[in-house]
Order: sequence, then C-alpha cells, then structure tokens
Amino acid sequence: MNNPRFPYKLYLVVSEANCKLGMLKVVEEAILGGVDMVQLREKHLNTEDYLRSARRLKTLTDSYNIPLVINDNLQVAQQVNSFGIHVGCNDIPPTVIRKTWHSWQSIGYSVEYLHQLQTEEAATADYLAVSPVFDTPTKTDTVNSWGLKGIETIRQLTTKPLIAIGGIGTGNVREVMNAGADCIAVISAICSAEDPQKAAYQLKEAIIKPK
Ligand SMILES: Cc1ncc(COP(=O)(O)OP(=O)(O)O)c(N)n1
Ligand SMILES: Cc1ncsc1CCOP(=O)(O)O
Ligand SMILES: [Mg+2]
Repeated sequence: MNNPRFPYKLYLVVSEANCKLGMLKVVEEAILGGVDMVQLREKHLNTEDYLRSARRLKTLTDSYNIPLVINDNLQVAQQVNSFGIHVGCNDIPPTVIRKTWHSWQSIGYSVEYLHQLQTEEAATADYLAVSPVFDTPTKTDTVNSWGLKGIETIRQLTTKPLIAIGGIGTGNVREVMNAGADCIAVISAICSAEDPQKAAYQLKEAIIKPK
C-alpha cells in the first residue's frame, strides 16, 4: 500500500551495541542500500552520551536527507531537532509530546494492545508501530506478538501509517507488507548482516517489488 502521508518503506533502528561494524558505518551502508528512515534507540546511555551519539548520527543522516527519529528521550530529540520521536506504552505519552513538539515533527507510537487504538494517544501519533509482529531475541520485554493476523486486524481499525517491527527479514517481509504494513522496521536483519548495504538492498527490493 502506498501512503502519501508516509512515504518511508524501510526503517532502520540502531544502537551502537547492535552494530558490530560500528553504528555510523552500518547506517551509511544501509542508507546506500535503500533505508529511508533511521531511529537511534539507545536504552542504556545517560542523556549526555545519548545526545553525543544522536548529534553524530544526525550529521550523517542530514547529509543524505534521511529523517532521524529518537527513541524514548524527548530531551535528546528536541536538542538535535530530530524529524521524529518514537514512544511506547511506558514512555512519555504522545499527547504530552505534542504540546512542545513542532507540527512538522513526527510522533511514532507502539501498539501492543488493541484497546490503544481507541485512545487519544494513538489519535495523536503520526504513525503506529505493530510491535512486535513476531517474537524476536532483539527485544524480549514485549506483551504480545501480533503475527500477520494482528496486522490485518489493526489495518482494518486505523488509517494511520503502520510500521511493522519484530522478527522481520527477507524471508517474511513480503507477507508482512501483504498483511497491510506501510513500512518495515528492522534491527538485526541489517545491523547483524556482514554486508549491511546488501541486506538493506534486498529488503527494499522485496518491499517495493511485489511478487
Ligand atoms: C519503529 C519502532 N516500533 C516499535 C518500537 C518499540 O517501542 P517501545 O515499545 O517503546 O519499546 P522500546 O523500543 O523503547 O524498547 C520502536 N522503538 N520503534
Ligand atoms: C525495537 C523493537 N520493538 C518491537 S520489536 C523490536 C526489535 C526488532 O528487532 P529485530 O528486527 O532484530 O527483530
Ligand atoms: Mg520506548
């Protein structure tokens, strides 16, 4: 499905720890391979170190005109003037972020429970993440794996852009898109690849060329 409000198809989520080849190298290669949105997700850094890392990454993503999203930390997101912020059920609510966030800045919100779709928080978000689609060792503090049926259900209940995340790779990306996702977000499929550019290219091809 092509959504003019959300043109991004392949969304890379990174942290220094997840990128054995080095985060900046992985991100640059992934952009060259076709990634069109990047999120910095550092779960264990203090705000000062998170900000330092975010500034370095923003310089790189800006040089390719690729939007940068900051996970969880509004202070870091504001200080680097990021394109977006991504939050979940246990983070700062989208309605609170919206009060200080520029209208052009994007808010992503993870959907872990169906009832979230009826909330002001989901209504305020610019896009929703179906989180996680499949079980993944990369994030284990999850409540429910939606599966393909879950994407189909959520697709019928909202017109917001849907990002699918969790356990997605070249082997299942097409069925995830066919179930109704607008965009695929990955960590290990690119960050753990020996050749991140090739991995990104293959994912993007599978996303944009339906078979
Ligand atoms: C694109 C995207 N989707 C989902 C998540 C998960 O967010 P959250 O539920 O807040 O969990 P943490 O990432 O903070 O552990 C995400 N980060 N990005
Ligand atoms: C951050 C996040 N949110 C839901 S699943 C997940 C991890 C996705 O990692 P992978 O692509 O390696 O399964
Ligand atoms: Mg979070």
